[in-house]
Amino acid sequence: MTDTPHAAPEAAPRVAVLGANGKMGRRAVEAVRAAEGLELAAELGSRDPLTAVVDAGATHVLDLTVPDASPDNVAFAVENGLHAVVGTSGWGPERRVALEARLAEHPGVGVLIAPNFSVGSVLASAFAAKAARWFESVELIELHHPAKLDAPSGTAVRTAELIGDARAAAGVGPSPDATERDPDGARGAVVNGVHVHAVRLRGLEAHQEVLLGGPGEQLVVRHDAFDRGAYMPGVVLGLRTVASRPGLTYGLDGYLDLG
Ligand SMILES: NC(=O)C1=CN([C@@H]2O[C@H](COP(=O)(O)OP(=O)(O)OC[C@H]3O[C@@H](n4cnc5c(N)ncnc54)[C@H](O)[C@@H]3O)[C@@H](O)[C@H]2O)C=CC1
Ligand SMILES: O=C(O)C1=N[C@H](C(=O)O)C[C@H](O)C1
Repeated sequence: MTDTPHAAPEAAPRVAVLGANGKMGRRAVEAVRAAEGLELAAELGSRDPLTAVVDAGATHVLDLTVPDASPDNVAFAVENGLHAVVGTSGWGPERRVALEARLAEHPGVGVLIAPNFSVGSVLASAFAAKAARWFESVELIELHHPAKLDAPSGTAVRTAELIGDARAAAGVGPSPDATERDPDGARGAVVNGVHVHAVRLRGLEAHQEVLLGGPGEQLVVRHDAFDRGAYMPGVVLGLRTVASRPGLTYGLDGYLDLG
């Protein structure tokens, strides 16, 4: 009797966590250790050289650092043929275009930039975008802990991009607004045509409300992350999936079947 041929089992992703001493990084280290089929290869802080990732035999990089450091970290991963899952905020259109150009030279490498790893948050953004064409007005409020470095949040930017694109595709005009004078920017930032307001308050974690207004009614799409555990299933999903999705995926929704 001949042996049945078996495909060689896929090697487990070996994950290097960048920003391992940070609030997200510490939780991610625990999550990677606990996840079946993932191996923790290295934990890097801000003083560790990136070459430690290669020395540790990592196949994947998980970037949970700061917006100023993230592009160089991801570039290093791509140049070394490592897949990258990125939770760090600050990945605007220019950075993404530059990364896509780099990835074109490394066609087997996958990168996921996930402005939010929480499935609830991804669903809330997707639903807000779906609803946005049906309302005259839409504005967004994001509320975070005061240690956050950037405003508006990456999630708010992503949500505004989805909402603005959905409204443009449906031919919906801008939200009505009679404001003539706003010397101090009280109307907030405008991202892709959507007013975005950022609150920083002790006691908060990460929260977002999309306010949708029509004649005589309001719909509020709200998501609350009370604890960083909310992000870990998405982190693990990203790490398990990214190698099978070469190129750049922007948003965890790219890995979810949202219908
Ligand atoms: N995508 C998502 O679901 C989430 C994303 N975030 C984002 O993740 C990032 C990190 O958030 P937190 O952990 O709360 O911040 P944090 O400030 O607690 O941690 C950041 C860590 O990165 C380290 N660091 C800075 N430069 C580094 C480098 N070059 N190499 C290695 N480590 C470096 C810092 O020393 C610090 O320990 C932020 O951009 C935040 O907005 C936060 C929560 C959820
Ligand atoms: O800094 C945070 O805390 C968070 N950052 C991400 C963002 O900028 O959207 C995700 C979440 O909002 C928590």
